[in-house]
Formats: sequence, structure tokens, C-alpha cells
Amino acid sequence: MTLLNLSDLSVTLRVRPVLSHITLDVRPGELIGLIGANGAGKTTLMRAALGLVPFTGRASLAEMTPGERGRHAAWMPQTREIAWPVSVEALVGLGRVPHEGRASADEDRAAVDHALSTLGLEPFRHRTATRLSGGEQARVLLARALAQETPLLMADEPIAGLDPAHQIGTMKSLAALARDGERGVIVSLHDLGLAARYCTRLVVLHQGRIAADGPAGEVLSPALIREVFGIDAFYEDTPRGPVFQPLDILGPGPDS
Ligand SMILES: Nc1ncnc2c1ncn2[C@@H]1O[C@H](COP(=O)(O)OP(=O)(O)OP(=O)(O)O)[C@@H](O)[C@H]1O
Repeated sequence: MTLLNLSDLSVTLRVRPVLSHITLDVRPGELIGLIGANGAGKTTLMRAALGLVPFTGRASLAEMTPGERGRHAAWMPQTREIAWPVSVEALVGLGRVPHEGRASADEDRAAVDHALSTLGLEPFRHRTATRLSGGEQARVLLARALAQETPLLMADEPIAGLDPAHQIGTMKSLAALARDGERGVIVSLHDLGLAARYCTRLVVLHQGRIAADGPAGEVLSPALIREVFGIDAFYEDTPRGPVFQPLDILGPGPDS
């Protein structure tokens, strides 16, 4: 079974080619880390997959009706704007909207409770979402996506701005979600160390194309790290799992 199929997907934004001929399948059990330099096209890829930006080629999600898509895929965007001063519980409950008229009140409540507990947010349940810190708000928005209980979860930089414990905790929760075998998760992230440790597969975007796709041990080769990120790094499989640490910039730096 495939949860998401992208075939020969290309995106041009204001005459600028951003993605070229992307082909990608996401299957249950996978936690895919979408990595690449700033501007590589990670957000654009996920937004195109959801049908939120024009593209050529095929994106299976974009072919669904909005209702079907809402029950199939949850989306946590990079912009963490919470517009209204509602409670955390109410905000997470919005994840249940696609199930309106299909799920019972008990099922909705259980999904919200489960999402709050998965991300350690019970103490925040009755707090006003707009009065939380940036990292707390990010966890609440991810909880809203979890409460949607969709086969596919897509999250744009869900761990950016979280403290180390919550970064690890969130990656573990996403890994557990995928590990149950029925769901697939795709996240963009810049922390290659956490990507190496928790993702079952890394997809590297570079110059609008997929430069590598596979397990971290294969993908994060010194040559690829040099070419795509312009750095060198330490990478080793240790008894406590893979350890990846960026060491230095090679050459004049990314923006020169
Ligand atoms: N609406 C737009 N019009 C023109 N160009 C755009 C538009 N949106 C994004 N871009 C360009 O598309 C490219 C890809 O942007 P995107 O946000 O997908 O990158 P990203 O890999 O998610 O980056 P980051 O790691 O910085 O979040 C960038 O060069 C960006 O400037």
C-alpha cells in the first residue's frame, strides 16, 4: 500500500523552477526525513503533494476531495500562527473537523486526549494557546495534526525551536506512530543527527531534485554532505545508535 505517490512532479514558482521531476512513494511504517539546505524545496514539495501549490505531474493526495484528503493526511505547516486565543484542548480538537458526522463524541475526545498525552501536553490542556511559548505552540499544532488520526502525517520542521528533550521526545513519538505499521510520516528537518537516529529513510533535496533516498547510513555519505550542505561531519554507528555531528563549513560558505 502507498500512502502518498508523487510521480514526475515539477513546480515552478514565479518563473523559478523549484522542483524538477520528483518521484516518491510513502508507505506505512516509514518515518521519512526530508532534508536539504535552506530553499531546497522541502516546504514546496509537501505543499505541492497536498495540492496547495500548482504543479505538473502527479500527486495522489491532490486528486482527493478536500474531505477525503482531510481524513487521509494531516499537515503541520512551518508557520506557527495561532489566530485565536482558544484553549489548547479546543485547538487540538480542530484536528477532528474532517471526521465531523463520522466519529462519535467519545472517539473525538479519545483522539484529543491521546494527542495531548503523546506530546506531554496534558498540563497545558486548559491554557490559552496564544499565551504559550513558541516551542509549546509548536507541540500544540503537532498535537492538532496527531488528533486528526490520519494514515499519513506531514509536518514541516516540527522540531524547530523545541528544547533537546522535546526534540527527542517528538521524534520518538513520530517514530512510534510509524512503527505501528499502519501509518507513514514525512517530516522536514535540519537536525541531521536526529534525522539519522529516528528516520527510517532520508530523502535529500538538492537543486530541485532528489539527490539521495535511503537509510541514513547510506545517504549521509561524506561526499553527499559535502555537495549538498557544503560541510564536513562526523558520522558513526555506535552501540547507542548513529551519531552525526556537523563539524565545519567547507569553502567560502553557503551564501557566498
Ligand atoms: N511564492 C513563491 N514565489 C517564488 N519563489 C518561491 C515562492 N515560495 C518559495 N519560493 C522559492 O522556492 C524555493 C524553495 O522554497 P522552500 O520554502 O520550499 O524551501 P525549503 O527547503 O522548505 O527551505 P527552508 O529550509 O529554508 O525552510 C526557495 O528558493 C524559495 O525562495
